[in-house]
Amino acid sequence: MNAPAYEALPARVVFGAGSVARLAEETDHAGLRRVLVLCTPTQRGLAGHATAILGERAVGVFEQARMHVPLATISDALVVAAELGADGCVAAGGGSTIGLAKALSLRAGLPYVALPTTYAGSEMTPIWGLTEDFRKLTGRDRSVLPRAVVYDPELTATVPAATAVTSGLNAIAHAVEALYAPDSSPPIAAMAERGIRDLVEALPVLGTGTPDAATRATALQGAWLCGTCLGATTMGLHHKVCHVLGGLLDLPHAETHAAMLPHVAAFNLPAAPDAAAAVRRALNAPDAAAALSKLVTESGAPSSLAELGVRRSQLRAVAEETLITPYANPRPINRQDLLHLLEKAWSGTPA
Ligand SMILES: NC(=O)C1=CN([C@@H]2O[C@H](COP(=O)(O)OP(=O)(O)OC[C@H]3O[C@@H](n4cnc5c(N)ncnc54)[C@H](O)[C@@H]3O)[C@@H](O)[C@H]2O)C=CC1
Ligand SMILES: O=C(O)/C=C\C(=O)CC(=O)O
Repeated sequence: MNAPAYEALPARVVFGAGSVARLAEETDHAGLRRVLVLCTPTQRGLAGHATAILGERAVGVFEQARMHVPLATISDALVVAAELGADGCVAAGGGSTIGLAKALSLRAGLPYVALPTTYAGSEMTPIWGLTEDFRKLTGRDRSVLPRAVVYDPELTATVPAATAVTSGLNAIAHAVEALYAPDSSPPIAAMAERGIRDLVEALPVLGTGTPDAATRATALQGAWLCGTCLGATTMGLHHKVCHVLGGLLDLPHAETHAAMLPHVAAFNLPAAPDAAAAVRRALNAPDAAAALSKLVTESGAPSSLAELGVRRSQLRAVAEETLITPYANPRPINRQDLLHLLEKAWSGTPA
């Protein structure tokens, strides 16, 4: 028997409205004395808020986090961290900012506390990613897990509706792939189903752009659960294709997940009946892939690769790159099937 082991990952999580006030306590608990606050250029306001809470613990702000964590950004941040003598970071933002914190942790051993502001779920995973020469490199290392995660639904009140929705769909994709991963397990299946249900419930309200506090808390709980599922399992075809599209064509990450998910689900779920049943239950629908298609369209997320600027002529290169180092998948896929799947995702044909 070759059953995979389930290994729970260490996580310290503070969850609740107003919990950003705990930030200084959490950095102290993590043993950090000189903290560099990381953010994107659009989240300077939040970085300022975090700096005020941290007081003299904050030694500076690096506000150049960007999607797919380019190598150049990591190098710039490392220089700033060294100049300021930082002994750790606070990642104040979505998956891009948390991704930068992970890279600094990996490269320079800088621990960090995460203050997530989207629903992407990266803070719960030991997965790091960076881009170099149009290739997205990913890996797993427990050292990139945050020392603490502070989930404050008040911080997600300002997320643009499109980012809220697509990051939530990104999280749903984590759970869908965790359900059919070779190392899935009963606790992961339970968390995945619940995480999908939470996000499916929240998504239509997030799409309005003015979600209430209860909906934001439900979505953040879903992100926590779905991120935990991704962190504990092996990624499959869906994540692989999205990483290739992100690296090769510099596509926006969460939007790419939104456009691809129904199509990969339609291909994979027939080969994974237990996973399919869990997704159907979570969506309360008889056809999981069709329900995911409807969810993407109705929540206003991009539903085709063409909409994201991909040219049809680029699909072959995407397929080739995907097949070079494939991720584990419940259903084997050959070049022809993959091109067919990509064609459907490109045109946005309902799954
Ligand atoms: N390693 C992992 O386990 C995972 C990594 N990721 C990575 O995360 C990245 C995508 O992260 P996302 O969270 O989808 O988007 P993001 O972090 O790129 O944010 C998108 C935009 O929204 C802004 N924003 C975020 N939260 C905001 C808020 N509360 N108020 C106002 N503006 C806000 C950001 O500043 C940014 O301009 C990708 O690079 C992806 O690779 C995503 C999921 C899992
Ligand atoms: O595709 C995802 O959502 C999961 C993992 C990554 O994005 C890897 C990364 O951090 O770049």
